[in-house]
Amino acid sequence: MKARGGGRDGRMNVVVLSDTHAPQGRLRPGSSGMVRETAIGVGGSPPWRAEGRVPSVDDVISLDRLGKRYGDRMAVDGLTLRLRTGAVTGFLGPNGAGKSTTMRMILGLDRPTEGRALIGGRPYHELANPLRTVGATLDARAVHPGRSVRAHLLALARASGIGRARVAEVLEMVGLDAVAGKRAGTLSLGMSQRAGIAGALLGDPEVLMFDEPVNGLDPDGVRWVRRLMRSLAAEGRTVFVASHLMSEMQLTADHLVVIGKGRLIVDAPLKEVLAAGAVLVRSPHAGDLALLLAAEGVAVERRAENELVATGAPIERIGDLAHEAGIRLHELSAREASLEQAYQELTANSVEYGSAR
Ligand SMILES: Nc1ncnc2c1ncn2[C@@H]1O[C@H](COP(=O)(O)OP(=O)(O)OP(=O)(O)O)[C@@H](O)[C@H]1O
Repeated sequence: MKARGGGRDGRMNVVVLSDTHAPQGRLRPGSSGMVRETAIGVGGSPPWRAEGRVPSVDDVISLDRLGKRYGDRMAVDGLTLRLRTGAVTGFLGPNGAGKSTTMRMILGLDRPTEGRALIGGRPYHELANPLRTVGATLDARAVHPGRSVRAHLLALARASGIGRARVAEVLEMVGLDAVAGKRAGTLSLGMSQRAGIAGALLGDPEVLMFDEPVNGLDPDGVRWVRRLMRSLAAEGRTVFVASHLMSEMQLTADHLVVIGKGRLIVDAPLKEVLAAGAVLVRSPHAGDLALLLAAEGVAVERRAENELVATGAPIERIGDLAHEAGIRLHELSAREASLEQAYQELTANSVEYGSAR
């Protein structure tokens, strides 16, 4: 996704106030030789934990018929959903689906033309202390190229009343302490990603939003981000991640929100999305069953004399249809689709900028 414009000072990082947490990471060499990598954890618990509050739906992001019109086109169209605490929610959709626009509206960087996006029950600009609530990185290259990462983080921290010690902590957490004095413009894309993540973690927020966070990272970095997201969610935080990398999302997300042409396509647990795949059926009367299923509108692929794969109907319905027709089954089993396959099916009608087939 592309981030357009910027927040205050043109920066895209939205950070939180807190300098009370010590890092828990262990340093170990990064593959680049310049980047040191830490173990997971942002080193603390979310503010509502410290305050003894029980997390409720009000602590998370909720979208209520959210819409954004550009000219005669709806970039985001009637999105209604809630993001869960203690979970990584993957945000998927083809190019131009409206993911960036949605994230920008949540962060108060774009104004909705319809509906609303709430954090903790309020729009971003009405939060008593917005910087204590959400940390986000929408653009890996948001740091001014002539500024060092440390200077950038110190400026963010100062503006938010965060102590210098916390800057050192987050630099260590993301493995950038060795290069923190270098000008941001000289850093690789992967290092810039880490710098963005450091900014997002700076204030120890309960809500984290990342846009393509593994873009440009090497395999070690990708694994590190995956573990970071999982551990942030395990601490009870709300993690919202937009990505085009299906294999990565399959490993990282608990829940998926898929949009296409600005509209909600799926808001469901990852497991459910994967299970909505194909059903394998073995039967001595596979031919009869194939005809029956096809007549019922179920897509059928004959794999062998006694074997077929059905898609487009729940496993229970296939079993019931076979039973009603008196067709003996030797196997009826759900075949988990890969997220890549499931995603392609879900978004088949929503791809606007696909290549010619
Ligand atoms: N400032 C703007 N002015 C006009 N149109 C815009 C503006 N910002 C976004 N759009 C349009 O809104 C639609 C949604 O764009 P958006 O960047 O939110 O999609 P996306 O899902 O993030 O896409 P990608 O995955 O390619 O980054 C696109 O058609 C885009 O061209």
